[in-house]
Amino acid sequence: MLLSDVVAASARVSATRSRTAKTEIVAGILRDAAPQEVALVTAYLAGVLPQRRVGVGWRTLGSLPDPAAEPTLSVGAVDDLLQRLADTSGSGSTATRAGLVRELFGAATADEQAFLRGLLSGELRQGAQDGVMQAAIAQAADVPPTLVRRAVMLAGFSAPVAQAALTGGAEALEAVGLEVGRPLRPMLAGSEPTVEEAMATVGSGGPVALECKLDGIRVQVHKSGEEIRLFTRSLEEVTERLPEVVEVVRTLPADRLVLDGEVIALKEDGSPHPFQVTGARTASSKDPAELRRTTPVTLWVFDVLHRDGADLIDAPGSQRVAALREVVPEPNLVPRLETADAQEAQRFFAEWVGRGHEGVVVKSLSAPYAAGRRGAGWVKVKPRHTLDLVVLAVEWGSGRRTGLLSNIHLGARDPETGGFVMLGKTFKGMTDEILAWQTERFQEIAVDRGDWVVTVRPEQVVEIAFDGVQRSTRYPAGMALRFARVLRYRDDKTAEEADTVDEVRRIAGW
Ligand SMILES: Nc1ncnc2c1ncn2[C@@H]1O[C@H](COP(=O)(O)OP(=O)(O)OP(=O)(O)O)[C@@H](O)[C@H]1O
Repeated sequence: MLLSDVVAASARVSATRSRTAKTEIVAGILRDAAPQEVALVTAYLAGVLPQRRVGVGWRTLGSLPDPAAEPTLSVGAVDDLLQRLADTSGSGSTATRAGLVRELFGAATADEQAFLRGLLSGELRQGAQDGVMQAAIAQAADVPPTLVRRAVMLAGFSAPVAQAALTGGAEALEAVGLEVGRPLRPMLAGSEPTVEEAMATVGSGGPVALECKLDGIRVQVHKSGEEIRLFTRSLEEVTERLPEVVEVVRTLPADRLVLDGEVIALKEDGSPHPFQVTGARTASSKDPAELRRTTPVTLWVFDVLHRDGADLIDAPGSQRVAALREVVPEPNLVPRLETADAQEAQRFFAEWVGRGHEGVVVKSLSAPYAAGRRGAGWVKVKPRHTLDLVVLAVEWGSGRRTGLLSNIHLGARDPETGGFVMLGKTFKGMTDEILAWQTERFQEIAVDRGDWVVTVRPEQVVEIAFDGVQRSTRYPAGMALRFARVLRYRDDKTAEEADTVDEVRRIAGW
């Protein structure tokens, strides 16, 4: 199959809003792909680079050779060139690598170049395609969608699942399970405004567990003998960036383990640093050894999914925690309280929030580990309101901020239209570093550069704290956020994962 077929299908998918039409387009191209091409085609359509990283940066992508007039590149040839780039990343000679980039991009048409650029920069990655992709795999292979979904959650990505479904059908999908060394989608938490409501949702009045909610980096730990690998919430491997975590895991008394937890940088008094400090450990390109010296992180584990041959994802929460206590020492366990007493639970919440943490996660004692799902098994409670919103536009600053993009327009997802509804603006909470970063970022995704307001593609997710919701005639949803301020930009979430207007209404209590 030619890359141009994939590029054309991708363009048709973007051009229609209908989910059914999108699904049919993707299913069609999956059926057309040869068996050995299915995984590649799926990955490219999902915007996922199978090699993860090939070490080609912005600078190279900004100065490409002239495009070819006719499409000739096959998906297999693209994969081969990307693999050679990945293999020479870091160690290969600059001339060899430049030659490979020329070979790939020189053989690509203008449309293919744009597509490949998106794939290499990670910009093509869209959670939106997740649901469509799963439906399309089910349709193309004529298997139940629930089987596809389960397999994707356990395999982490849709490409190997498409391959299994189209070549081995339902039987092959059923055989997909948790594999030590391969990340699965992490379980997500719902949210409630108070501990009492969270306890009712999770435990229907019976006992529940409360755990301290740490504002660090989600880390999935895989240990197989001497081999240890660490993955983030978006399944990116960060093993090399967190050597002190690897060392702790190495000492645990089990040969094969999959753990779920959080790493966080703590101050000398044991209270947490703000997220930015911990975040730098995985985001920064600085030397991990140097960062480890200046900003050491602590591993706090809250779940175990596999232990020495036994899969535990379907075991009830209380059983998983019992298994966890046998392998992870107390200092590396997330503080936890099991209770049915609302007052005791409230005290636990106040205690950990008082120590500077983000809140609590209320957890069911009986629920399984729902990979990739936001089940009723985990519900988070925070003392302040926060939302993950999408930046719709941004205004040029004035005064001290002249020349910088400053005031951002905030949108919540509208599940009914698939669009975004504006809820207000903010220029608060931005550090100089954030301002510099966003000035660059929003020019990259600009679609309309007015003199004052720059409209951007609705892609960048930002975590906003605010004091409440007020009625407003200025904004289309009839509501606006009070005292909105930026907590951080979130690159681990796509716009499809942003919070919805319904969530805002729920917080407002309307
Ligand atoms: N004890 C804990 N149990 C589960 N998750 C925890 C715990 N402590 C911290 N977390 C983190 O909290 C996250 C969920 O809360 P929050 O909504 O603030 O984060 P998010 O990434 O915005 O949301 P989500 O991951 O649920 O979409 C988890 O992904 C995990 O990284």
